[in-house]
Amino acid sequence: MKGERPSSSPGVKSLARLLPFARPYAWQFVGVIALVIVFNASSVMQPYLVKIAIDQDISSHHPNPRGLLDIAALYIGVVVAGVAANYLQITLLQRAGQSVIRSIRVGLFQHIERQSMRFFDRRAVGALVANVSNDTETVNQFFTNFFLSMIRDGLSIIMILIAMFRLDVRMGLFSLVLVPIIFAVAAGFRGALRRRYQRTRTLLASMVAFLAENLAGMRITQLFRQEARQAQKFRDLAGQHRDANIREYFTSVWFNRTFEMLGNLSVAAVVYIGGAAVLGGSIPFGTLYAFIRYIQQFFQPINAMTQQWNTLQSAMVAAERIGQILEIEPDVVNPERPISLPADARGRVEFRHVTFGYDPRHPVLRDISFVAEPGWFVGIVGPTGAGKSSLMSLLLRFYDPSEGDVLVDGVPIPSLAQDALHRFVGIVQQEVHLFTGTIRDNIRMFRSDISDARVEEAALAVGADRVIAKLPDGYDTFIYGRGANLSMGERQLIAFARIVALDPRVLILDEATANLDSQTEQWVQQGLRAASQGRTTLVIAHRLATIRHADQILVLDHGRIVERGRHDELVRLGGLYARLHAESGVESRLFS
Ligand SMILES: Nc1ncnc2c1ncn2[C@@H]1O[C@H](COP(=O)(O)OP(=O)(O)OP(=O)(O)O)[C@@H](O)[C@H]1O
Repeated sequence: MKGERPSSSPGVKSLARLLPFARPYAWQFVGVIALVIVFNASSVMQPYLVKIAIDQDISSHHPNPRGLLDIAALYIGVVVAGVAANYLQITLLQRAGQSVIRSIRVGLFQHIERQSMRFFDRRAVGALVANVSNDTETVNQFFTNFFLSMIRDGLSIIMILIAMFRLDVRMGLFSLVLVPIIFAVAAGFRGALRRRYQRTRTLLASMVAFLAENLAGMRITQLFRQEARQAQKFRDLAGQHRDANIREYFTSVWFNRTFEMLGNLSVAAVVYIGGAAVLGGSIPFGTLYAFIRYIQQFFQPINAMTQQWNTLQSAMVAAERIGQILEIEPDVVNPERPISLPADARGRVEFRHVTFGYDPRHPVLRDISFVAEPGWFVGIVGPTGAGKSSLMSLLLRFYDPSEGDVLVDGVPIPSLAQDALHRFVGIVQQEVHLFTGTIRDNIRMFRSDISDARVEEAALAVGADRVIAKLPDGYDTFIYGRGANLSMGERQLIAFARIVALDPRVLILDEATANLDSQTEQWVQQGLRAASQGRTTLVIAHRLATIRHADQILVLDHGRIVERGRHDELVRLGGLYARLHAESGVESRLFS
């Protein structure tokens, strides 16, 4: 993975920054630690109990069948306690880990929701989806696997060592020497395994990419008779993947066998050293038995801990990516003390000497000034790239201009709370976005304060009821995949109904450029007129018919308003509008 560097502090810092998300679950993590201690104690006690049985009760000098029974009962109790503690610990940790991840996901999503449009301009949606879904999952591994391993396996090693030292210091020292050796072997193999694994994954990804490209382009391959060449390339890739897979497999076999062998060698050493001690009478036989079990128990936690190295690395990279997003403050922020619009605000829109550029060094709007009086229907036209959509984005405050002011009813829009602004200024875009849910949900935009009756009134007003009536479940028809089951014109009508139900004073309309059949076109035009009734409407028009009767038409070119007036005035003026009007013919598209 790119940029993986576990020792670098940014990764550690990023993980630390996510800790507050875990704070509410701190007690659950404490509970996990307590349960881990019980579980580990159970594992450490088991060999010890057998040692007692061997040395005290089975010993030929004073056999004690009653004592054996007690030990057996205690042994069962210890095992059951261990299993119970383990079960509870897993459940609790999974709950805590998943809750942390949910908090991070929700926090991240809300943070992304607060961002202004500039943020989305710079990022691919796919990357953000990966951040919210996969990166959080990887961080979860840190809160569950890594955390658990450090506590459980770390404690396990310490407890086993303590038990050994208590039994016999010399044998304890011998085991202590083993720890770094086992660690070094495990870590070395883990590193090699990880490299091999990554290589296999990369080659698999290349193979899948090659397949996807070639299957999609099979017609071209066949037309140009490239089958043999492509097959040879695929054979090479598949061969590399095979080799990498075999190497990965062998490394893992080597690792497991080496580890096993190391374990058995240690047992042999304990048998040799301890056996001599038993013969010499310095330790009882039960102690030797316990040592052999402890040595065997020793390897598993060390192996598990080295495995966590990879988890930590991936988690740090993921946390860094999440952190980078959480660090970004939105460009457009809510005012600290927002001004409320008067209750009788009527929807006057004013741009005063507005200049704006996505990159401030390259303005796409220059010195824009105009007024739309309440209830006006204003047409905005201009060649593609003239800045029409940008102008509307400023009115919605998706961006702030670098110079000048945008005002509604005399109030500069940065002084308004964003939600107040968006209740006041609504938009219907070319590309209508419908959410998963029913038609009714989509019209009321999931707002419970909009009644069913209002939803239906709104649909009726814009003529969407005709379309909805034809759908299988009417208003309760479910919308799939952003409205794939509806035509473009139908989606436009739903969007008009949505805006009428929302009832903003100012309406921005980006007229759809798509070709609609003449019947639907007529419905959409009627819907548009109905939606604009009684509110100030600014429409980015692509058809002349739409703005013929506009109160004002603004003609934009290269980010400036080059002409303004009513249709007849502009035609008389004989400028850009008149020229394009003459060229385009009355019913055809305007400029774009
Ligand atoms: N998100 C963005 N980031 C950077 N530049 C942008 C962005 N959106 C638009 N632009 C640029 O700003 C300029 C104006 O674009 P805008 O979309 O406002 O024009 P338009 O008149 O609405 O065009 P169209 O009729 O094609 O929709 C163009 O040069 C465009 O490339």
